[in-house]
Amino acid sequence: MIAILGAGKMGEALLSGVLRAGRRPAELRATARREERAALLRERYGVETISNREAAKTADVLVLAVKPQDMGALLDEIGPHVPAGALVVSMAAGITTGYVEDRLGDGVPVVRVMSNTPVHVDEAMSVISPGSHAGEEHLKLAEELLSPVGKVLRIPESLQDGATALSGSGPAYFYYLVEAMVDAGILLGMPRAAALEMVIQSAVGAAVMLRDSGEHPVLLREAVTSPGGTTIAAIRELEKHGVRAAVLEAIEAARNRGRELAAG
Ligand SMILES: NC(=O)C1=CN([C@@H]2O[C@H](COP(=O)(O)OP(=O)(O)OC[C@H]3O[C@@H](n4cnc5c(N)ncnc54)[C@H](OP(=O)(O)O)[C@@H]3O)[C@@H](O)[C@H]2O)C=CC1
Ligand SMILES: O=C(O)[C@@H]1CCC=N1
Repeated sequence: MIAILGAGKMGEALLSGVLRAGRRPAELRATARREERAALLRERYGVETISNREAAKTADVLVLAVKPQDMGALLDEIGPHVPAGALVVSMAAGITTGYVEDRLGDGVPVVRVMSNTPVHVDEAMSVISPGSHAGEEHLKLAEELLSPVGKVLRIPESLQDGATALSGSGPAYFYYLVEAMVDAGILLGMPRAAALEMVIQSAVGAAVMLRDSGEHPVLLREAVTSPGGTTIAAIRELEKHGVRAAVLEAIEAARNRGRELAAG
């Protein structure tokens, strides 16, 4: 049985993805801090909601999906009850496997995951790293759980904060760019709905080409950039305003914030 502890945005998205992938509601449990939230999960997904302690005692896989700031309290609550045979999967930014292991009994396997919100459409990027008691079988279990909702990549834990900054937060950067481009459309006199449609379809088209063409992004961009044309006029402005450097610094700042979350 799989229990999702703290089924908020990410936990609920994973719960619904796992159900879409064919698991039965009876194979799943969810926990929530508020009864109103628990009732919504029961009604929406037909899953039983239980206490954290009961989940800790009975689940084969415990998915911890609370905010990093709530992880200490959750682990204090469940720590004494998780058997060594269960697998603990932590989805929180910044929280190390060592932090989780220190609050559980000896030998409990922990896998750290950083996923992202496209879990909702089975297009997530999930990166996983084993803790010190997790072996191949535990990584495989985590992959089985996450692969129905997108891609899964194994990385060393030392890169997890970087992955959080790159792919965990990644969708937000694309949405931000879309917002800015729609504003540009408004500046040029487009109706907002038309601007939004143009930008979203350009983003979808570009994303599918990036994924399916096998071409490097530089070549794809060069193919759009005609000599003496319009695109290069825009690229000159982006370079002049240091957009590439801003992206590097932004993602480094996100990585550093992840490290701060780990420190508590
Ligand atoms: N949002 C994102 O894009 C991503 C988030 N993450 C990570 O996923 C985790 C969850 O984030 P997100 O889903 O956005 O956050 P949410 O706040 O939406 O979800 C967390 C849920 O946990 C509940 N909760 C807190 N403490 C407890 C407890 N002790 N027992 C039961 N339930 C509890 C909260 O209850 P209440 O509703 O009362 O607050 C909330 O519903 C975070 O650690 C984050 O770092 C990872 C990748 C992407
Ligand atoms: O902003 C955050 O902290 C979380 C982690 C990755 C995406 N959202």
